[in-house]
Amino acid sequence: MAAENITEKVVEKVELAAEVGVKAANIVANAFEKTIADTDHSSGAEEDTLWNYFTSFGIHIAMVIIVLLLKWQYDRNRYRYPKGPRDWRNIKDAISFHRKKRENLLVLANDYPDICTVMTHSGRLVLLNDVTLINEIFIGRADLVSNKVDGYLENQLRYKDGKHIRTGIVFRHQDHNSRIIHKALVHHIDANLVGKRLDSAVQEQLKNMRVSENFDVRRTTFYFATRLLTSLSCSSITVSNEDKTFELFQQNLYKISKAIHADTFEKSAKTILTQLTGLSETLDINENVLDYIKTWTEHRRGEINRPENAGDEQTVTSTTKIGNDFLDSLLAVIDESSPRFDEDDMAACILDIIMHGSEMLKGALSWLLLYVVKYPEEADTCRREARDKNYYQFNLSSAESLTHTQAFVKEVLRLSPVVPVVIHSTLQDFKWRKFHIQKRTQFGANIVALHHSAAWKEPNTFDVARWLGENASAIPTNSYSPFGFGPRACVAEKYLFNLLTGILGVLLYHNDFEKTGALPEPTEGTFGLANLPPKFSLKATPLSTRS
Ligand code: HEM
Repeated sequence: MAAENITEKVVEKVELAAEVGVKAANIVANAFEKTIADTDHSSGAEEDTLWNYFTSFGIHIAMVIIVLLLKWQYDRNRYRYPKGPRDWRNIKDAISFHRKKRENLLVLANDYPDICTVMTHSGRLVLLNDVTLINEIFIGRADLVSNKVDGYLENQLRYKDGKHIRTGIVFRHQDHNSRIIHKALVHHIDANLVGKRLDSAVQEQLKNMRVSENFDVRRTTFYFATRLLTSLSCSSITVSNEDKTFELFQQNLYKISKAIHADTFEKSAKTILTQLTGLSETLDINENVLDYIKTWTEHRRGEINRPENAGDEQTVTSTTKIGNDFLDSLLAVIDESSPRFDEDDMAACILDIIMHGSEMLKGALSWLLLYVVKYPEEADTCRREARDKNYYQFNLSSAESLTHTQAFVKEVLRLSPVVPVVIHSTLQDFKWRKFHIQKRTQFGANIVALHHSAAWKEPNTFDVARWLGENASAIPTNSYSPFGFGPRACVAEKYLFNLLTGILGVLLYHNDFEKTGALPEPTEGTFGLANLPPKFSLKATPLSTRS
């Protein structure tokens, strides 16, 4: 505490000195200007004038340099970040951080068990490796550190301030609207989906899932998820490949999805090019997709305003329930929103839900199927469980009874979390512990490190049994967080284990999965925004309905 006070005082003094310096520089510069201006040119020789001119010029330059130096010193002393491999001695580590992220996240947690600062391609990142610090920031200071990072798809270039124009993952958070959207979605899932529409919606899309002789796992699971999320977002949409517009929509989403996860120099170069030119193929696709979603909102407004629904005179009300879907839940909070949601916001939020939900389900299901073929005995135990419990179709609440399958899911998400680092950025300058952090600094919760920390027994071993029976009491629950933290955690968080368990249970009940070629290792794959296995294919052989 004392040290913190001293640091604060030093920083204040330096700030003061810098301010005084700037003022002094201005006064001196003005004085010189005045002196030179006061010189009587008519009375002096010509060389004097030239001399005066150069002196004045030199003094101005010197003043500018002094001011710049003072400003540099001022900024340097103003903010204080945790130590880390960010200076020139560690330049190699800093450069390789992004490209070798999986490895680096573990190394950094080892070298800096609590906290460190790294320079990444997207700016300065304060990496939290310790669960207490993660909670302090992501829960205790969530009011100041909750702005989602949005530099992934070059799309911040086309944001409207305070609005939600973006693709891929979750809303911007600096405004009141994000909070009301979050609440509305959680409420909708609790009140209208769970125990109601959700089971049939998931089951219908499981029936449509095209697992076959040789299927691309990432593509198939992504298409399953987009159909599911679209049907939950706007129930009046024809979610079928017979519908050409929907098919194109899905294909466009897949293109965006691939672009989000590309983690190559080519992608970095493209991002820079977009910043310079404003041109981007992905952004154009994004706009197409948003235009399509806007037609849903228009259609819904039409439905609401049809004569039989014209109980009151307004165009969109806070209470109207037509589709009982995510779209409705967002329309219902329009009146609370500030700034008021417009068509663009609405479309962007819906796209966020569909893209994020699909990406995450694709990631989780791809990892699950990869571990199924890598650990066939474990998978057989899960399959037997599904068959014994007659779990032939999806049901969220009874997925709870598939204890082994649920343990399998939890262990896969421990070793291969789909979100490896949850990153938020600061909304304003703020002081925390002995640090003074600048606005728009990124804070990352190192999930990979938590999931591999010494709190776990043999953290690198795939061990489903650790979640079962008496072993479960030794689980360090604090060191496990596949769905985020605090007020900005996943809106579907409460139900995701059961959702994934149920989906895996049904898939295993009906199919035997085998590899068709070499399989990737869990340590491979993209590790950018999300952690996904590399492209791989599997063979699914349908099993008879009764064992
Ligand atoms: C296995 C599947 C999923 C995983 C691993 C996952 C993970 C996460 C994580 C880690 C966050 C927090 C991100 C952050 O703080 O930066 C998040 C937020 C969110 N998730 Fe998910 N998610 C999954 C599925 C879903 C689904 C199916 C939905 C569909 C409704 C969904 C909707 C959301 C929304 C709307 C947010 C933003 C909440 C907010 O920022 O207020 N997620 N998710």
